[in-house]
Amino acid sequence: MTDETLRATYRILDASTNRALEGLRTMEEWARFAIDDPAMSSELKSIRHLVAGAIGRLPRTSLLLARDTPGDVGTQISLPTEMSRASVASVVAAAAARTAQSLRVIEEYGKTIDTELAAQIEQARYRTYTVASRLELTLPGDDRRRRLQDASLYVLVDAGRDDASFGDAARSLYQNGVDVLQLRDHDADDRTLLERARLGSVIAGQCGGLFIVNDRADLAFAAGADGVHVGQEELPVADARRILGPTKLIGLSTHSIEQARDAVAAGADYIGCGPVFAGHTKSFDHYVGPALLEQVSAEIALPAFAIGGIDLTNVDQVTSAGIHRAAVTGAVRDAPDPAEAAAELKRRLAK
Ligand SMILES: Cc1ncc(COP(=O)(O)OP(=O)(O)O)c(N)n1
Ligand SMILES: Cc1ncsc1CCOP(=O)(O)O
Ligand SMILES: [Mg+2]
Repeated sequence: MTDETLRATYRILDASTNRALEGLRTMEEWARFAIDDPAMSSELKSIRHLVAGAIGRLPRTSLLLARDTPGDVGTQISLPTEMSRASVASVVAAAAARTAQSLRVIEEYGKTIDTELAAQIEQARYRTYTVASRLELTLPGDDRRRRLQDASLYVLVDAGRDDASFGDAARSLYQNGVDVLQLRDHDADDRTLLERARLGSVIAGQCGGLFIVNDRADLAFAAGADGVHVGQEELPVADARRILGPTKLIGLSTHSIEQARDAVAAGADYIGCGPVFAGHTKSFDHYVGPALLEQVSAEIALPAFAIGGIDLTNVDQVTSAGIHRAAVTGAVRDAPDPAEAAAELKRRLAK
């Protein structure tokens, strides 16, 4: 290795170590001061010491001499997502991701200098994965996000005739395996939407389901719903978040892999992905088919609900594409027995 390459390697190791230690410290503060969890605080502290000890195997002067913060071209580059955090959950999640990435960088470059250092950092990385996932489950808003993570069947319903029929239908759907209900009705007036959204939110709470309002963050907020679903031309995710706060769910419709990537960067909690097939509820010029679902399942970590014309005749194409979540209207609404159709869809999504 030339002197120049060695210096560059030390520079990378120095910068990545600082990043990893900062990330670990950010997680540790949550464990220590917010949730008073001695086990997680001490595990994070112990990982910090492991990382510091591993990097201490290298000559400190070489690391310090390689450091050149004013000359670092990367200090000028920051993404909009780095400059604001929607919630404490995203602070901790970002710290966890930054730590794991930095540890991986140290491990890879470290292998060219000291294999024992690389082995110790690998241990630190695995331990970080474990403690970070436990920590994330303690974050505010995560109860909803956990339920969303477990959700597979999402049904869109209209406001119905009256509160009684809406309430009965909602209860029956939750009891038959529907995880998420969305109130979507372009014809109902605001007072009716608010009334149904309030009722749906109460029933969701009783049944352990989630209740989302289509398009209208204001109504979702007023009704105490679990969140809002917005489309590409509607309220941006950041603005919906301003109305709803950090713990509510924001879903975004996506029609391409680029939009799905943008949804992640925008801080959406889940995406609708479609229209996959032609259905009876809404018509389109273009259908994304299972091909987009395959791309999304391979690349996007957010919960993704396939939508558009999905029913019992084609749901297997959705699961074959690697997506086990679907949002439907007609397949349940127009079925002779909506509850039975929901239960069967739920079974098929699990396969
Ligand atoms: C889960 C889910 N996915 C997609 C949509 C469609 O939203 P949008 O594109 O904004 O169209 P409208 O529903 O507002 O007509 C959705 N509602 N839910
Ligand atoms: C709202 C919406 N957005 C994309 S497809 C669709 C309609 C879903 O209804 P169906 O399941 O009946 O096709
Ligand atoms: Mg919309």
